[in-house]
Amino acid sequence: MTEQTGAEDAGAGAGSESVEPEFRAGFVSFVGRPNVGKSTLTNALVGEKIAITSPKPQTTRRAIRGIVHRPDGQLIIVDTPGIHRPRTLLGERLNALVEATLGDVDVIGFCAPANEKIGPGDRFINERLDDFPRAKKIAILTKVDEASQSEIIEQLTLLGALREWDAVVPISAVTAEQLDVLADVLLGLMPESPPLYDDETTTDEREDDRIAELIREAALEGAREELPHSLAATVDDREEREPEREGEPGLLEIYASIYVERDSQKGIVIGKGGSRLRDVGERARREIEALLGRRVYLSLRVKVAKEWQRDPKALGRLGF
Ligand SMILES: Nc1nc2c(ncn2[C@@H]2O[C@H](COP(=O)(O)OP(=O)(O)OP(=O)(O)O)[C@@H](O)[C@H]2O)c(=O)[nH]1
Repeated sequence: MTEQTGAEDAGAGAGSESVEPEFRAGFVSFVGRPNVGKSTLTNALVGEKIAITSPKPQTTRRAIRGIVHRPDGQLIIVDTPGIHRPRTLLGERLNALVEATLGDVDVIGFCAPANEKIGPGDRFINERLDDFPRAKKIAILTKVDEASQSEIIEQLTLLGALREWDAVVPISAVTAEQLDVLADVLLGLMPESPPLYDDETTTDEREDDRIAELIREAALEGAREELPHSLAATVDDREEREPEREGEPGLLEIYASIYVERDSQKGIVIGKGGSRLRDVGERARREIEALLGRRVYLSLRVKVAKEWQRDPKALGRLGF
């Protein structure tokens, strides 16, 4: 808690001229194999649900920014889809997105879980980090709540041997263990800079994109293995309904589409007699209402966009 004095000075405003609190701000991106906890970590640091999390790998597709505001600085988190070997046009675009993002950040946080052995996948990603010499690099051992003390120590040693990190930090996003330490370390590595965003902003992603992600997340829940890569969602239209009573906000109608690649997948998403789609709509609506802080009517349609992952036009339409 060495930053305490700086924090108080910043809070006090234009008091003393001699002690200029140094404010730091910059961009950080978490990389690592699918499912190592990058999105959960982003959410835990920002304290608001902005990146979608799912037990299925490779569900993060957009560079989403979450912003951590502190009296002594700002951490802008750029959530990337993760580095992997491309198999489709979507894969290639995602990799291009990762490269563009990582070429631009101040710090890269390489995440590896405490409860799984460091393997070829981790080493592949670690080696790719050489391509981004501008960024400082730290190693983050995630999910320490899932490992014993001796496992954690062993993993920290293995992680430490991968390269000369600027720091190595063990954390748990679920129990919040060491998250404050991680934020301190990250901020310490950021350049001195005035705030880059105003206090209220926690993400600059367009609201419709966030809504579409919540719908995709709801549709992914309980979906079979084949589905995650084939699902996309868009918000097509919004309408304000007239309030029922004077002075109350009316319902917000949101019209959205879920895209799948094949007719057979359409049936899976809709379910028997529409039962699954109703559940998906119900879950998504609750999340959207929490995000917007108002009541929402959500209309979902399932559409087939054949092979959209390989079709440049379809990718463009779906925002990739
Ligand atoms: N026990 C435990 N589980 C965690 C922790 N962090 C994440 N998880 C779980 O690990 C799974 C994957 O987490 P995500 O945050 O979606 O992982 P990711 O690295 O963003 O995954 P991709 O989007 O596929 O790249 C989810 O089921 C999380 O609940 C943690 O600190 N402790």
